[in-house]
Amino acid sequence: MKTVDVVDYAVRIGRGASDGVADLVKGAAQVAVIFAGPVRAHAERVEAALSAAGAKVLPIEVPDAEAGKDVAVAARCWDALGAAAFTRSDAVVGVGGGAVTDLAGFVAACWLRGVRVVTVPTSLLGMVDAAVGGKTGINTAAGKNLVGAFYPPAGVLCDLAALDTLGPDDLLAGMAEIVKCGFIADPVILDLIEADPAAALEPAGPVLAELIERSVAVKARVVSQDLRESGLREILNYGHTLGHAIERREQYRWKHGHAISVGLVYAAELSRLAGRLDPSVAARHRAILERLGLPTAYPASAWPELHAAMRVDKKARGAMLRFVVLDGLAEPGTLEGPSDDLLHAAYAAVAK
Ligand SMILES: NC(=O)c1ccc[n+]([C@@H]2O[C@H](COP(=O)([O-])OP(=O)(O)OC[C@H]3O[C@@H](n4cnc5c(N)ncnc54)[C@H](O)[C@@H]3O)[C@@H](O)[C@H]2O)c1
Ligand SMILES: O=C(O)C(=O)C[C@@H](O)[C@H](O)[C@H](O)COP(=O)(O)O
Ligand SMILES: [Zn+2]
Repeated sequence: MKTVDVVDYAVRIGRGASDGVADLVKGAAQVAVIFAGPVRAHAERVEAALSAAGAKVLPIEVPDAEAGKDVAVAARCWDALGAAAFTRSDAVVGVGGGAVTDLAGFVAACWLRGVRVVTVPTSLLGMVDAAVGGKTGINTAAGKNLVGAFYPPAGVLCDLAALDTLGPDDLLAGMAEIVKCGFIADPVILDLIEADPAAALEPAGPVLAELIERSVAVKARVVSQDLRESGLREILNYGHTLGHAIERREQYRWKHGHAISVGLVYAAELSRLAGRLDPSVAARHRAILERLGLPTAYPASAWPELHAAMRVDKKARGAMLRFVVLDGLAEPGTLEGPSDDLLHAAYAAVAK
């Protein structure tokens, strides 16, 4: 079992990590377990560990994937906590992909203005990104993650055994955030994937385990210094300005990681056209994502809609769009107020 520390909580990574859940909710008489249908078996394993430790378990099943990141679903969770007379000594555990852990964190952040939450990510993306770092939230009609709270978990349990049941498309989605970590902070990640993409995608293999540990370490380093995204944390948003716009245009039917894959190619091209990034590093983005089998293109005709959707990005300041760009490998920076012409020109790199 590996442990990565994030300020005052730990991310435990290894097969069987979720069996340690009871230690993280000590003192809670009741524990709500928020999960979605496809991970019922994983949630039941967590529930069994909690029951064995003497906690009363309140299972709350929510709609799967992005359908769960909805204010009506959050309200149903709060009603369930209310009906169970949940107090400040009780705790919430989110078991599932990033959508469920984002929702569970938000529910916990708001109930009684904050009760303990433990995240048990079961998707690759959840392990390397969503469940770590304390960004919680839901979507609204205007866009992705527009309502939420910075609310760190009491602990994160990345049980690598969960990856055995994850579908190949969701494995790939998680790989997009791993590639992001490679470009912004840890190029060894890129070397490992390029050396053997198939090994990187082997759910129980040693390469994926190392990629997970490295990506969690990147995220931990960043959020430990800047939980509330007053500066440094923005680098974790590399590829997300266009990526979130694609998700919204697709009405959240595209996987987050797939949209981010296109967004990474776009952000790299923007960096290159702004004269900030060497063309070979920009080209490396498309090459590695395509070797993994991730999408790198999107319809040319979508540009006006995507351009408009990017205006609600949280990094924007007034009318000025701001992008995370690269000045080199592991050298992230920001690009403030690029012209519409530059933004459109960069889109040519992904337009099909
Ligand atoms: N809070 C953050 O910092 C942060 C970071 C990155 C992404 N996110 C958010 O995370 C979400 C994406 O997360 P995701 O890629 O995990 O998608 P997801 O939560 O939609 O999960 C994808 C699918 O995989 C299923 N699944 C999860 N684990 C499984 C397992 N072990 N076996 C079988 N099926 C399993 C889910 O039920 C779902 O159907 C997005 O909403 C994104 O905005 C948040
Ligand atoms: O943790 C962060 O900070 C990130 O930006 C990580 C992203 O991968 C993640 O998708 C996050 O939810 C996006 O945040 P948002 O603030 O742009 O909604
Ligand atoms: Zn993301």
